[in-house]
Amino acid sequence: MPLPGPEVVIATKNAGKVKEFQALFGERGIAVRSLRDYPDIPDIVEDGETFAANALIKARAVAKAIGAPAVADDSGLAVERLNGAPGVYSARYAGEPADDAANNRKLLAELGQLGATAGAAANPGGVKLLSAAKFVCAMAFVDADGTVLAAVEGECDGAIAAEPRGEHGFGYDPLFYIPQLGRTMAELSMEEKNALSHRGQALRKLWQAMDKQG
Ligand SMILES: O=P(O)(O)OP(=O)(O)OP(=O)(O)OC[C@H]1O[C@@H](n2cnc3c(O)ncnc32)[C@H](O)[C@@H]1O
Ligand SMILES: [Mg+2]
Repeated sequence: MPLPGPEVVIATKNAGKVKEFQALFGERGIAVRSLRDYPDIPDIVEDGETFAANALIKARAVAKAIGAPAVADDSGLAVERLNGAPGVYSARYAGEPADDAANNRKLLAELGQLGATAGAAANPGGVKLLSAAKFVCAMAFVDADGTVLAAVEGECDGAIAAEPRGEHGFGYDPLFYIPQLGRTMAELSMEEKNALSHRGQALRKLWQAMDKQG
């Protein structure tokens, strides 16, 4: 089966994801290209009902457009006290066009309405937490003809903090608190984030799947 690289194309426009993929694939000496290098590929409609379905939609659209294998990442935040929302709607939670700051404000507004905090007992740092939550990342690697070469999912458990902290990362990272570390995802270096994030987990599973298939 075609292993990715010396170069791999990731079906994403998200600059934060691209940086993380560059660091992760860089560990294997593989260079990363993204939709930012292919501005002529039209916007892809992510209308799947699951992260996995959307990852496949993006990977197949790009593989077809470039005539080569492609990897895609569909990810988001599932908040316990919001019954798993924003989930597959994470990017457009506060409407379109997608806006990280607006999404974070909406998340705090929705959770603020629920009042009481949860999970404080499991939080040695004493940070006010609003709900348990997890990041989910579905990743698909498809051949030029759309055949699925590997499809995996990674998760990262945490909680939603009442106030944003940290300048690193992107998206919901400033509100995603990791109790064991006493820091938000946005307070981690990229290396620290990749070591435990949903994306890092998914990519390591993808490599395992491909290494096994040889
Ligand atoms: O579809 P592409 O082009 O890959 O880029 P996107 O930003 O639209 O990505 P998704 O459709 O997968 O939507 C993911 C949403 O979840 C957020 N998200 C995903 N991974 C994240 C992470 O590691 N840290 C913080 N937020 C994340 C991200 O900010 C988006 O709002
Ligand atoms: Mg998207």
